Amino acid sequence: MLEVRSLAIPDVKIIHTDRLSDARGYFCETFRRSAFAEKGILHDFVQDNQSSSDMVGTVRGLHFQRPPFAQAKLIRVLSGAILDVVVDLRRSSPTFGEHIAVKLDSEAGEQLFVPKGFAHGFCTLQPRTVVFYKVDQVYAPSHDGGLYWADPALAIEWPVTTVEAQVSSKDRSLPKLDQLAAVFE
Ligand SMILES: Cc1cn([C@H]2C[C@H](O)[C@@H](COP(=O)(O)OP(=O)(O)O[C@H]3O[C@@H](C)C(=O)[C@@H](O)[C@H]3O)O2)c(=O)[nH]c1=O
Repeated sequence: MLEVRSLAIPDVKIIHTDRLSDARGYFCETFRRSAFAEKGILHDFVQDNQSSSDMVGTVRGLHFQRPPFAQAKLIRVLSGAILDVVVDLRRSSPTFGEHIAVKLDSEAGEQLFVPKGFAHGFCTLQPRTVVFYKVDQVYAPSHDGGLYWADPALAIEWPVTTVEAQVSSKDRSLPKLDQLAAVFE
């Protein structure tokens, strides 16, 4: 059974897929195109990504790709836990600049669906956290974009401070929301 629940920004969805348990453990269909399509998530996922972060408090993000290489993402945690964060960057959206923060972990196995038009990032809550996500457009470094994760204007309650966080040098120098030219309509 596939359960899809809209979050406070309704185009962002949490997905629960049943686990079939037996003496060995469990089996779970994490993605079946037709079942997702029946629930309104019809995307041609063309690339799978996986990252592993060694330390608690590793922040990756907030990232997006510019059109025409914008990506919808289907995210889940294979090991460990994250606070996953998405920021609405659609200029015509009533929730432009607002965000959703949701905990994802390998125990619950829930997935987050993020449509095009959002910046995405996460902070690891456990060591050696492995995140897996499907995207519906290939990586296009020329269209890479980002937003500074700790921009106070975003009012995201991260579990780490800017001093504690493990962040790439690229992510440390991303623009704040008010410095970002319009990306999505
Ligand atoms: C995203 C990506 C990176 N790379 C390369 C570029 C670089 O050498 C290395 C690490 O890239 P990054 O530092 O951008 O990795 P990372 O910071 O993990 O980037 C990811 O962050 C999360 C939050 C997302 O939502 C993703 O879309 C992606 O932007 O991997 C690819 O080859 N393909 C890809 O699809």
